[in-house]
Amino acid sequence: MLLNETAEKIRSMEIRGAGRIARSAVGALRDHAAGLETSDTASFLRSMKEAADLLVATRPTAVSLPNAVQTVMRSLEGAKSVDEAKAAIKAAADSFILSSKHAVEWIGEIGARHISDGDVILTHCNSEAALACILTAHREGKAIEVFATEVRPRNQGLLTIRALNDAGIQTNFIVDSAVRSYINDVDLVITGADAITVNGAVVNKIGTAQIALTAHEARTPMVVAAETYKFAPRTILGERIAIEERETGEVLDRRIAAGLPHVRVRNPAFDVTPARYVDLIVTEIGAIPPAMAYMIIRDHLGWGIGEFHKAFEIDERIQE
Ligand SMILES: O=C(COP(=O)(O)O)[C@H](O)[C@H](O)COP(=O)(O)O
Repeated sequence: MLLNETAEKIRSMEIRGAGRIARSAVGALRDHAAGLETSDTASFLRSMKEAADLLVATRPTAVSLPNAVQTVMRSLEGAKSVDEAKAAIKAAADSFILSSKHAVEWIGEIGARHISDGDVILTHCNSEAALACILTAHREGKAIEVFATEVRPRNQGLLTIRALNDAGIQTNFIVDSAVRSYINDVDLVITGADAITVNGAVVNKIGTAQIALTAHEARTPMVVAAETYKFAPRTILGERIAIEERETGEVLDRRIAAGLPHVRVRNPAFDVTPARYVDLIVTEIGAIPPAMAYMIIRDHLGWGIGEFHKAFEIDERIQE
């Protein structure tokens, strides 16, 4: 898909969900690289850097986006010609997309082991990773029932209940504010994540933190299903995850809002659930406690402070 088209689709949420955003972005980078007609390495790198920046700027919260883009851009290190660089980008993008899909499958397998026959599960938003756990448990023959929230204001819950319905899973569709009314009927909460910080806090769709708190009070386990590329390396350096504030018209019709001059509509798209309310994070390399987030970033992603120096090196080559 074309670069600008992909960027617009991510911005407008036609492409949404942290995993899908990441895969679409690297696909767009790969296609952009293939279509560049220059034979000058510096101008190729410049154009790739601009493309990467454009994609990363589309949505600020899902760390899967910069992580995926950076994985692919790292493949440019050492490329001596445009042809070499194009081949490297293609290989890195294809490999990222494939491993991202495999990661969701693995998470499904591992997550399903935490679901018992007869369980009632609550999920929020529309997460491929969380759904993979639920759908895998169902495929394994476990009788499960799901509570799925509506997810104001963009109603991602509709996507979730369609997927659950298509699989033949008994599902209860509830408004976001009904979670506490049903939490005692729920055995397990499973959500996805847009970002996980070094201290194990989980950033996910607005409302997740309230659900986690409710689950904690009810002693209902809160499980987060997330690929390792949702962990945020820069939080090691103290960088905070930006919480996207989307346009207020998503919450209240602009004409109504215009007649309410003393009312300020707020529309944060994500919130932060502290690690102490998360029982387990199911990743493709295993289920871990949130306290292990630092190890995932350091040992598995292998991204530390050196990564930022590498990014500078690319900048320097562009300026040559
Ligand atoms: O919060 C959302 C989507 O928000 P939005 O709809 O605003 O993009 C999802 O729970 C995570 O992105 C994880 O999804 P996945 O597991 O599919 O990566």
